[in-house]
Amino acid sequence: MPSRQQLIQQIKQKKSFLCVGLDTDIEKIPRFLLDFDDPVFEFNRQIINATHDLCVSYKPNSAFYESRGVKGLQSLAKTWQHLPAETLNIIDAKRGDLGNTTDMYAKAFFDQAASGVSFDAITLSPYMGTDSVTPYLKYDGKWIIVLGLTSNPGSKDFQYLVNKGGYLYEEVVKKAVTWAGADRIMFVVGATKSTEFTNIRKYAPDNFLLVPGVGAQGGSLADVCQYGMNSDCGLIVNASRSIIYASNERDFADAARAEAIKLQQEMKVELEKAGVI
Ligand SMILES: O=c1ccn([C@@H]2O[C@H](COP(=O)(O)O)[C@@H](O)[C@H]2O)c(=O)[nH]1
Repeated sequence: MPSRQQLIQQIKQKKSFLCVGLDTDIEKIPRFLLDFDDPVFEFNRQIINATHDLCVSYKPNSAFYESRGVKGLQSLAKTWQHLPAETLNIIDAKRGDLGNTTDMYAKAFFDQAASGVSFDAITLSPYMGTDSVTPYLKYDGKWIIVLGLTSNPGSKDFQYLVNKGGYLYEEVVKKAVTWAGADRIMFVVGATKSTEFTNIRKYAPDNFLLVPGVGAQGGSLADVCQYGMNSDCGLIVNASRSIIYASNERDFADAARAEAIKLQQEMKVELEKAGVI
């Protein structure tokens, strides 16, 4: 499980801050894979093999696995086993519940002896407050990634409510930085909200930001870097559909690699421009 320093080192070495999102939908993967015992795992295995030198992180979205019941959880466990040790392996579960329930979610995603998986980081919804988040920190070295400002249109419903002169999402970030240091806590900030990164950086200057929304959602990588990058990079940018579904044919893994290379090349330029490498 990479520490903050190891993550920064990996970014510099790979010249990349890409996270490949494993939002693997059995309805969307190439049909020939259906002949495999576990088509979803086989798809993920080939995607991981084709991209691991280009990215610093993988992010399976739990919904795509939970939705298939026991079979889906088996695919998730096999995928977890196949993930490289050096990458930051995030489970995008967006959990948030009170203390004793949270202990169970933490076991489900962090405790290999209990559940068969032990991801490095988990995404969390902060709206039930401190006791819904801090139990995950009992697991040494694991990261929590709190939803700060999300990429979807519905983020306007609550996250932009004005409270004490600031937006609610700002209050979330201000409070959440008191829960742990920048070596344990990150924030999700959508690429579609790039101009708000300046605000987020006021309260979380050193934290890594997990940024979904480039690719299929249309966010701009250049804008995210302009407003969100710090001297350590401080960004992990996720792309899911634009990479993993680049082709629906037998060449799907090569096509995914080609898309990942495009993003990695753009990232290299941004890292050089900011003096990170
Ligand atoms: O604000 C958010 C938080 C999470 N996501 C998740 O990221 C990926 C994005 O997938 P794309 O195919 O690259 O659009 C997906 O798992 C979302 O649930 C987000 O998009 N926005």
